[in-house]
Amino acid sequence: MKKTQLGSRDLLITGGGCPVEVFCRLRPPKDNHNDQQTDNSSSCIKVASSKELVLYSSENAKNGQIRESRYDFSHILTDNISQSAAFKELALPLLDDLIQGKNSVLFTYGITGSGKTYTMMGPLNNPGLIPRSFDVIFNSVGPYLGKKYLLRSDRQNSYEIQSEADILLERQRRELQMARSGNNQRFKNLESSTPRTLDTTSLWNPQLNENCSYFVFVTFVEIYNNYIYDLFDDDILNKAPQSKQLREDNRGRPYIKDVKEVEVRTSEEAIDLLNMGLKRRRIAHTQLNTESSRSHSVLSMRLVQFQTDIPPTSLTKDDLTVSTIHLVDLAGSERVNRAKTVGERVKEASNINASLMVLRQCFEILRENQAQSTSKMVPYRESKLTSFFKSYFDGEGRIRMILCVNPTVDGYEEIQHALKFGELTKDVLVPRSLPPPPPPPPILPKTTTRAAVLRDIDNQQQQNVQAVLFTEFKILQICLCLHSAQALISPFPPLEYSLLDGVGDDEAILNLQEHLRRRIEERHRLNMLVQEQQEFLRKFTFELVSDYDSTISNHDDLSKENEQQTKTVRHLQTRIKLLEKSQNDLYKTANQIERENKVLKTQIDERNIEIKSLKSERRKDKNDFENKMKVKLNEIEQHYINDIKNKENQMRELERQHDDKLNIIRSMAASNNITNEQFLIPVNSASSHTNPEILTEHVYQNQNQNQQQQYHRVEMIISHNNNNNNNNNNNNSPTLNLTSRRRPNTPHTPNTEPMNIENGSGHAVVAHPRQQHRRSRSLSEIWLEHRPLGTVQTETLLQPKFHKKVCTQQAPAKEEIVRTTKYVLTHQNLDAQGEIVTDFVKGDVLASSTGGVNVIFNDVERLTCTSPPNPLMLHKRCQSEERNMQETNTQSLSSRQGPAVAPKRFRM
Ligand SMILES: Nc1ncnc2c1ncn2[C@@H]1O[C@H](COP(=O)(O)OP(=O)(O)OP(=O)(O)O)[C@@H](O)[C@H]1O
Repeated sequence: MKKTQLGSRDLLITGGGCPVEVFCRLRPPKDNHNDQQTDNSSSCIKVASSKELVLYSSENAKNGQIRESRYDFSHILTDNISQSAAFKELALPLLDDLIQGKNSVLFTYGITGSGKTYTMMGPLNNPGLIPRSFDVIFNSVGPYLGKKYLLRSDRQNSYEIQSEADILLERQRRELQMARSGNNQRFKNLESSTPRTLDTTSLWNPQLNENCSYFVFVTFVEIYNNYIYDLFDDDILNKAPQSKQLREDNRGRPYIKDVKEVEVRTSEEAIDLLNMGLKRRRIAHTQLNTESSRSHSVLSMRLVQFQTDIPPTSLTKDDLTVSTIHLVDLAGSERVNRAKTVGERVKEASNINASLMVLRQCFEILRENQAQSTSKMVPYRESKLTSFFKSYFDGEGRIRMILCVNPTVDGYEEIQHALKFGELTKDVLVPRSLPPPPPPPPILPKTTTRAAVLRDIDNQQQQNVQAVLFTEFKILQICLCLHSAQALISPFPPLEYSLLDGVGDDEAILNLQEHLRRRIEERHRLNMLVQEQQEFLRKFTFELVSDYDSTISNHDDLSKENEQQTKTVRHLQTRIKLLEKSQNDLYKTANQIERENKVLKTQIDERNIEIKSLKSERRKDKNDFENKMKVKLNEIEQHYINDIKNKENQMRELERQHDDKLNIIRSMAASNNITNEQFLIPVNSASSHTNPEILTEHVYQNQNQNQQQQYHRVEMIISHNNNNNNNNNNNNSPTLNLTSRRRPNTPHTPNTEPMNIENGSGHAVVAHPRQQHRRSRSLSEIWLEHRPLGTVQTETLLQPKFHKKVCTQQAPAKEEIVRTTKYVLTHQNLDAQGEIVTDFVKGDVLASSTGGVNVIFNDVERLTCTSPPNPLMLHKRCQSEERNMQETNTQSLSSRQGPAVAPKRFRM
C-alpha cells in the first residue's frame, strides 16, 4: 500500500512551522518464554531504507494473501542499533538546543512491551536517553556551574536570585533535610551493586561555555489515571500521594503547582534522584510485559544560564536564560484481551488508552488545521498529558517522538495502528519558537529582614571595592601622567665643544639657547602640571583618607553589626540546642507516656476480663434466683388456686342457700293466700339448734350487689327472768332480752314493758314489749307495706319504721306498686313451740323496660321467740365498727327482763 503525501510539507518549505520529528525504533524480537533473541524471520517488519519500513500482515486464511504497507519516518533505528547510537541520534541534538537556550520535548510512544522504557531509562550497564543526557549535560557545563542555591525556582517556570544570606539559609535547610530524611544514604544504596556505564560525550559551545554560569534543575512526575503525582515528593513515602494541579504562568505556559524541583550538580546526583523516582513509579506485571509502566512519566531537565560578567548583585530574572527538555516515557497502549489485564489494571489500561487517544486527536486536528487551513479546536484540555504540553504544540519548542515497535506477528493490527499514528504525527507542523514576550513587571521578592541587611552589606562592600579600584586607577593615571611628562622632556642635544672654535659657533650657541629655552619652558609647564597633579593627588589623598576614615567607621559599624549578628546566631544556636533538648525531653516523655499507656491498657484488659467473669457470675446467680422464684411462684399460685377453689365452693353453697330462700320468697309473693306454712323459712343455722342460748345471726348484704358478701355478726342472748335478774315477771314464759353491745359512750336506753300476744293455740305469746323501729335508710323511699289479714302486730325489735308508706292487706295492684320504691311483706307462722315467727320479706320496686314493674326481693328479716332453760343476758354485738356505729345511731337496743321470747333476725 503506497501512502499519499499530505501538503503539510509545503508549510515547512515556506517556513510556516517546524515539523514534529518521528523516529521509529525497532525492538529486537525475543522468544516469549526465555527472553532469547530469535531470528528475524518471525518479524512482520522489513526496513526498506533509513526512512522507510514495510509492514507485512500474517497470511490471510481465506485467500492466502499477505498485505503490505509502507511507512515513512524521519529516521528508522533498526533493532541492532546500540543505546549509545540511539542517544546520539535521538537526544543529543536536543541537548545541544538546551544549551543554546531552546526547549524541546521527546516522547516515546508505542504498544506495551515495545521498548519505550528501555529506550528512555535502559539498564545500568546500557543506559538509555535520560541517564546519558545527564552525563552529557554535566560533561559539558559541569566546569561552569554557578554557585549552588544562587537560583531558586519560583515554581512558575522561572527562578529567583537569592542573596548570600538566603543561600546560606537554603544550604543549611537542605543539609538538615538530607540529614533528617537520610536521603543521602538511600540514594547511595540504590543500585550500587551494578556499575553504571557513563556516556563521555560532551557538547562544545564556544560562544557560551566559558562566559556563562550554568544551573541544572530536575523535576520528575507521573501522570497516572489522569492525575499528576510528584515522584520526588518524599511525603508519598509516609502518606497517600497527593495529586498536583496544573496551572499556567503569566505567559500562558503550563506548570505543575508545588512540584519539587531539585538543583543537581553532578550526573550521579541526578541519576540517584531518577532511580528514586523510578522506584516510586507505578508499574505492574502484565501478560505482555513483566514490568509494564502504568503511567506516563515526565522527566524535565532545566538549564538556567546567565552571563558571568553580570555582577551577582545586579542580576535579575531577565538576565536568566531558561531552557527545558522534557523526556516523556508514555505508558504503552494495550488491548485488554491481549494483555489479559483484570481488575485495577483494566481501569489503568482504559485511562492510558484514553489519554493516548487525546494525544492522537490533538495531532490529527493540528494536521487537519494545517492541511485544510481550518481552525478546529485542538482538545488539549481533555487529558493532563496534552494540557501539560499544550505550549509545545503552540511553538514553545521542538517536538520529537520515538515510535517504539516490537515487530512480532501477533501484534500486527496494533503495530499498524501505531505506525499510522507515527506517520501522521510526522506530518504535523508546530509553529517556530517565538521570542519570549517581554517579561511582566518584576515582583520584588519578599526577603527577610536579616537577608535584606546582609544584601545591603554586600552592596556596600561592592561600592567600597569600586571606590578602591577607582583610586588605584587614578593613581595609575597620575603615574602615567608623570611618566609621560618626563618622557616629554627631551634629552639635551649633545654639546659639540668643537663648534665653539669654529665659524658656525654662534649658530650652534643660538640653537643651544633655543633648546635651553624650550627645555626651561617645558620644565616650567611640567612643573605646573606636576603641581596640578600634586594638588589633585593631595586632594585625592585627602578624599581617600576621609573615605578610608568613613570606611573604617563603616567597617567598625559592620564589625559591631557582625558581632551583633554573631551574638544573635549564637543565641539562636543556643535556642536551637535548648529546643533540641526540649524536643528530646518531649520524646522521652512521649516514650514514657507510651509505656504508661501500654501498662494502663494491660490493666484495662485485665479489668475487662474480671468484669466479664463477674458479669457471667451475676448472670448465673440471676438465672438461679429466677428459677427459685418460678418454683416459689408456682407454689404460691397453687396455694391460691386451692384457696380460691375452696372459696368458690363456699360461695356456691351460699348461693344455693340464697337461691332456695329466693325461691321460697318468690312462691310467697306469687301467692295471694299466704299461709303461715308457706312463709316458713328453714333456718339452717347449726348454732341456733345446737346452742339455743346463743343465736348467731348472719346478715347478708344484697347478693346482687356485685356478688360480694360481707358478714356482720350479731349476738343475741336470751335469758329467763326468774334465774337471772330481779325482774318482777314471774311466769315461765320466755322473755326476750335483747342486749346490744354498745359502744362505751353510747347512752343506755332502758327497756320497756313486754307485750303479750295470744296465739291461735291459746298460748300467750309475748311480743316485743316496746316498739322499736329501725329508721328507714332513705327518706326518699316510699314503702308499700303488705300486711295480710290476721297478722299479729309485733311492733317489736328491728321493725322498720317507714316514713312514707302505703299499707295494704290484699295483694297490691300494679298501680299501687308503681307509686312506691320499696316493698315489704309481713308473714307470720308458729314454730314448734307455738311461738310466732314473723318474717319481713323486703324488696326493691323497679320499673321494667316494657312498662311493667318488678319487685326484686333482697332481704328477709325474721323475728322468733324461744324459751331457753336458763335466762340469758341478751347481748348484741356488732363486729364491724362502722356497722356498729350505724346500728347504734339508728337503733337503741337495751337489755331487759321479759318473757323468754327472743326475736331472731335474718337478712339476705
Ligand atoms: N532495543 C532493545 N534491546 C533489547 N531489549 C529490549 C529493547 N527494547 C525493549 N527491550 C526489552 O523488552 C522488554 C520490554 O521493554 P519495555 O519495558 O521498555 O517496554 P515498554 O514499551 O516500556 O512497555 P510498557 O509500555 O508496558 O511499559 C524489556 O525486558 C526490555 O529489556
